[in-house]
Amino acid sequence: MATEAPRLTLPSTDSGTRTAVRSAPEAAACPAAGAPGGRPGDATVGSPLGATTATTTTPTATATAVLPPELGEDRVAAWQGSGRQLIALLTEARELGPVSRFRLGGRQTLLVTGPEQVQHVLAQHPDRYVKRSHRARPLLGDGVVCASGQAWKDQRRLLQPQFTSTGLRRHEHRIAGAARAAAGRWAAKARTGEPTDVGEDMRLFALDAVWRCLTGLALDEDTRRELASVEAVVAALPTADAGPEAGRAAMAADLARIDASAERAIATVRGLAAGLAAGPGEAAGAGEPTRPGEAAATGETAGAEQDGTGLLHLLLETAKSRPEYTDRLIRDELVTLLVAGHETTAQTLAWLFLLLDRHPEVREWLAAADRPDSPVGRGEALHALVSETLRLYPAVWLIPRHAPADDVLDGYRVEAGSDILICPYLTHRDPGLWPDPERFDPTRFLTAGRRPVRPGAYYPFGVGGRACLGLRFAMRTTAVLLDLLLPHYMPVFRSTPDGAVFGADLRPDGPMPARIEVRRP
Ligand code: HEM
Repeated sequence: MATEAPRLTLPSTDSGTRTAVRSAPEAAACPAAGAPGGRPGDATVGSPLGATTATTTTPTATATAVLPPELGEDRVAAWQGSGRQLIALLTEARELGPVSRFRLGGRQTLLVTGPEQVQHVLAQHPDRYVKRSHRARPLLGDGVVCASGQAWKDQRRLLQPQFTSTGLRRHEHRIAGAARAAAGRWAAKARTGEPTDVGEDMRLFALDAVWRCLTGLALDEDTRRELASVEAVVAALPTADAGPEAGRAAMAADLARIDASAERAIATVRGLAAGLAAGPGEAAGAGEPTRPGEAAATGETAGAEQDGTGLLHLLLETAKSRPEYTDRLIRDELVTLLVAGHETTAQTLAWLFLLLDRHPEVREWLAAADRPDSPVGRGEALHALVSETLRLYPAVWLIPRHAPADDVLDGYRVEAGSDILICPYLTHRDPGLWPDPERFDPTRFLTAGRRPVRPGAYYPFGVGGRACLGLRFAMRTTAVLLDLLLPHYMPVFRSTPDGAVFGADLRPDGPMPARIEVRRP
């Protein structure tokens, strides 16, 4: 049953001013230039200056460059009248080439899908293509996703070490704990035959995993209920400004619930830290707000994991020497990581189970990876499975930027004030980059020789300095969960959603009711 998605509206304020274009000789070092795997003539599709992927922007170049091919206003009006989702318009614009343009809400909007052009915008010239005031700011505040300039650099520098392979080792037991809890819930449902919703199950797992790592606390039932509001807020954000009064009030109430959870976690971790500092004997009293021993929302006993030494602890320690880390910024950072981390991971897992349901041959291929004589190990197979799911269904399907000044992109003029939409969903399904792109085939990602090597052809986690901070975390949590679930259980769906909602993220457009079946070897 297809539901009409909230249309992703574009930002409405324009902070851009027309300024002289700076020279950027460093662009000549474009890593995409001469990259293997390029299709002949690809970079020249519709490009007036030929393969100008490594652009050195000079005032002359800007003056002589022409605007990208335009999707006519009649096509945009036809789309607006049709009630179809934004992806329908973008798919039409993509036909014009790797860079195209159209006017939306009176604004010049460029769609960028070509690999070299994506690199140009996201990796090579983040100074020319900036994040504009973020739609999600009411939810995320000044957290690292919305921050800019020096504040962003400082915030990212503080968090980065937590998300490296080494940093993640500190959280491995928490990820494993969340995965065990999820497997336990499926084991119980397989035993009793109780129906479940796979989308909801994946959301609970992803939330639990990220909450444990961020706070060092188990996810209690109150927190789980309050954080369910995140989904409502994320869904409401794209249309929040234009929506009715009642919608805005509901969103304010949801935001208050999320704040309550964050504030409680901050108080708890602070209390635990004070208790720990005072000595192990006093720690239990300081942990009072965590309600030690209370059954967690995940069906486990909470006590064992209530040490409060997650990432939030680091933020609170940092606040002692850096006054900019106020309780508000700590709340923003916590909620930012929670939101950025859990819906994306949950949607990826939901798509993965839908794809497995539709592709028995892939299920067989996965099972074969467990045999001793298999040339592919289970770990490698799972990695390929997740990678291919993210190719077809990148949870962040649209990456917006804004050009405050003129630029030249692939020989085309980018006018100051333009909005830029970068669409991994369309790049990932470009037949020039991906043979038989609509086919679900995890083996594409198996061997180095067959892996897409062309930079900018595959970017479910973004590219450049603002690429996903949680890439390793996401890949690790999904791998740990799938490693526990797939050999033993498989959901048998009662019905599956037909389509996708291209909203603030990319999700199946309906519930995913199923019963859990135990797999026989
Ligand atoms: C499958 C799961 C995920 C996907 C597909 C995904 C995708 C992305 C993408 C495409 C971006 C770049 C957006 C842009 O350039 O504007 C991004 C940024 C970000 N992601 Fe993820 N993400 C995932 C999981 C996570 C997790 C688990 C976390 C943290 C726990 C996380 C934290 C962040 C943060 C903080 C940023 C902003 C980085 C910055 O601006 O410096 N993400 N993500």
